[in-house]
Amino acid sequence: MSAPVARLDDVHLSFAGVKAVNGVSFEVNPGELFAIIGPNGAGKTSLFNVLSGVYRPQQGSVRFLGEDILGRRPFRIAAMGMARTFQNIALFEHLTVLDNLMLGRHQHIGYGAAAAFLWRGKARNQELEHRRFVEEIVDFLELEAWRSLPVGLLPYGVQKRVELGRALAMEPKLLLLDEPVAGMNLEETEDTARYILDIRDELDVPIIMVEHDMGLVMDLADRIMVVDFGTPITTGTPAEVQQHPDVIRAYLGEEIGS
Ligand SMILES: Nc1ncnc2c1ncn2[C@@H]1O[C@H](COP(=O)(O)OP(=O)(O)OP(=O)(O)O)[C@@H](O)[C@H]1O
Repeated sequence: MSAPVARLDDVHLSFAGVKAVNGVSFEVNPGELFAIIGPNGAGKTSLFNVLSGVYRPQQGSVRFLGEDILGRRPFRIAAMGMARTFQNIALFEHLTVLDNLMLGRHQHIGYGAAAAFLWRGKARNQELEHRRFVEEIVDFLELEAWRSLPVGLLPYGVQKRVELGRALAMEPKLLLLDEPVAGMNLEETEDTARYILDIRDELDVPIIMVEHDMGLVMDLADRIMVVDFGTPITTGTPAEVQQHPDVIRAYLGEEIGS
């Protein structure tokens, strides 16, 4: 089997006595859609922050693409190819869809300010190439109708799609999705589910997804890790996880797999 894309080993992270992450280990394999679920405050977002370099755990190891990334700055990890979407939309509202997507390309832009100003040679060719790439994302996420509109004017579900597009514009080698369907209606949720599967299957980008929508997680994920109070309860396929007695206990009252 090929090497994991990302791997956490025995990671511990505390905030002034609160154990946000308590001995978490998992790996994400090429082509895999790995989900992390757990009640509010279970430590899911903290795990994303550990992976992307925002938080430095007190103990444990974090590897991405075979490299030890513990202590590496978030922008360096992003430049290695780890892209992320957030629970709350983080876009430039006054810029158009295309311009927001172009911003996702910035770390692939290899020309200096002077060349860009003079609009010559390398700068011009690269700019055209980036525009072509962004147009492919517009097609892929079916954003044509909105491409030239300021993002702030768009419906919520479309804004979330633009955020997904901006992450894809980075040509990620791993995509972290933090509650990708939070606040969406049924139709938007179904559309997003389709895009997520297409990202895994057509673009071949491995994904780690934190999500509260249990039906979506059970439908989409290849494997799921369940955490509670920072501690991993179990990791397995949706079928395995749903039958785990501790998971049923932790989710008592919620319909797993509904
Ligand atoms: N920067 C911080 N300072 C102090 N405590 C924090 C910080 N970030 C997270 N925590 C605490 O760590 C624990 C885990 O929080 P985290 O946000 O990771 O959970 P979560 O599973 O993502 O929750 P939710 O589902 O509500 O988003 C919580 O008790 C939280 O209060």
